[in-house]
Parts: sequence; structure tokens; C-alpha cells
Amino acid sequence: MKIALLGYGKMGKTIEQIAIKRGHEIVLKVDKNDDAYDITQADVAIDFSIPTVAFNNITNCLNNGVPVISGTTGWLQDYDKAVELCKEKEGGFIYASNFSLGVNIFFELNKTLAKMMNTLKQYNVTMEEIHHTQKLDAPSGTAITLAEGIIENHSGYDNWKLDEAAEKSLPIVAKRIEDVPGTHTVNYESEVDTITIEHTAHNRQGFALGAVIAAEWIIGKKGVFNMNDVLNIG
Ligand SMILES: NC(=O)C1=CN([C@@H]2O[C@H](COP(=O)(O)OP(=O)(O)OC[C@H]3O[C@@H](n4cnc5c(N)ncnc54)[C@H](O)[C@@H]3O)[C@@H](O)[C@H]2O)C=CC1
Ligand SMILES: O=C(O)C1=N[C@H](C(=O)O)C[C@H](O)C1
Repeated sequence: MKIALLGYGKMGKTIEQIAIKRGHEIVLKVDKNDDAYDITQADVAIDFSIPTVAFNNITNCLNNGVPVISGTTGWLQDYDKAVELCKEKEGGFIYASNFSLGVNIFFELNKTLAKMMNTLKQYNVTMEEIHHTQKLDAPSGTAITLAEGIIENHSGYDNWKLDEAAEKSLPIVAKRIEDVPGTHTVNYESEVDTITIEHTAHNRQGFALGAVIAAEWIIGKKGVFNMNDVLNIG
């Protein structure tokens, strides 16, 4: 499979290594200031760039008939437009806030726990995410997906807020510590005890492998998908 990497930073480089090991070819690497690129030589594009350019990269792929895997976070105000364009162009598109298998299992565990805790109103939910200091967005995309999973399944919450507590609002604390690849913690706290679920990434390999698996999976498919479709879970 011929892969275009849109964004050649920490993730782009890790994806390159894994893709080559799995027998794929990297035909294009686009990083900052590489604006006029020809995407049509690729069978699939994988975007791990920055929030301000991700939607433009996705649009370029869909307009040129190239399926696109989007891992960049912090651009979701334009997600619905990307979905519409994908349908209009009959393209292929997957966005995931986190491509790792472990986190996608954790997403399901989080929803199940929220359902179970729904009747136990003595517990308050809080969330913490920790990432490296170069991260541009906060809270992380993964924390937002976790918060949405709780809001959908627990009547005590209908929105989330960064660093703020408010009525029916799930507070998310975002910490930035050098070299942390990504840690997400969900706490249910009562006066008598605490229930905690946590996912800790040890490195970026899991995110990158998931993105390459998604790219392999989308070839020949048309539509808007997510990692539950790829991994057949949920
Ligand atoms: N969904 C997932 O599983 C994961 C998502 N991410 C997200 O992926 C994104 C990238 O993460 P990292 O690789 O760690 O960041 P990074 O900062 O190491 O890499 C981003 C790269 O994008 C480049 N870039 C800037 N302008 C560009 C443009 N116009 N076109 C293409 N590339 C451009 C930068 O020069 C940089 O090399 C972030 O939004 C991060 O939150 C990161 C890890 C996992
Ligand atoms: O920026 C990162 O590094 C990560 N970003 C994603 C997010 O915002 O959730 C996924 C992972 O946690 C690493």
C-alpha cells in the first residue's frame, strides 16, 4: 500500500517505521511549509499534523479521491463538514482521538462503568489527562471522547469543562509533563471510597500501529468510520 504521511513529527515518524515493517511504502511526507503537494500518488493518507491544518489536509484528500485516516486532535469544530464532504465525494474517512487498541478497549470500559454508576449518585466523576509539554491542545482528544462516553451513559452529567467544576459538568484536569506519551484517569469519588480506571501509554507505538491498521482496513471502503468499525468492538 502506498501511504502519504501528512505531518512528519513524532507520530508521522513512528507510523513510518511501523508501516515499512508491515510491507508498505511511504510515497509522500508532508510537513510544515510543504503546501503544494500531490496526494493522488497515494492509496491512503494518514494525517497526524496540527489542529489548524488538519481539516485542510482532510479536505484535500477527499477532493482527490484518497481515503484519509485522521489522528490529529483539536480540530473537531470542523468534523461535521469533513463528514459531509466525505459523503458528497463518496470517499473514505476515519477520525479517532486515539488509535491504540488499549485505549479503544478503555473507551468501552469507561462507557460500561458510567452505565453502572448512573444510579449511584453519591459518586462524583473527575478526569485527568497528562501529556508531554509540546502538546498544542487541551484537554486531549482522548479525554473528550471519554467525557462524551460518560455523558451519554450517566444522567448526572451533560457537559464537560476544563479545570472547572459546575452543576452537571464533568471537570477535566489537563497536566503537561515532559515526555509523557499520554495518561488518562477517570475517578468516581464518594465520601467512603474511590473507583479509578486508568490507561497509561508507555510510548507512541500503540497509536501508530492502530493508525496503520485503520489505513489497511479502509482500502476499498466508502464511508465515515471509527475505530470500533476497524477493531470490531463496541
Ligand atoms: N489519534 C491518536 O491516536 C493520536 C493523536 N495524536 C495527535 O496527532 C497530532 C500530531 O502529534 P505529534 O506527531 O505528537 O506532534 P508533532 O508536533 O511531533 O508533529 C506534528 C507535525 O505536523 C507538522 N506540520 C505543521 N504544519 C503542517 C502542515 N501544514 N501540514 C503538515 N504537517 C504540518 C509539524 O511541523 C510537525 O512536524 C496531534 O494533534 C496529537 O494530539 C498524537 C498521538 C496519538
Ligand atoms: O498529543 C499527543 O501526544 C496525544 N494526543 C492524542 C489526544 O489528544 O488524545 C492521543 C494521545 O493521548 C497522545
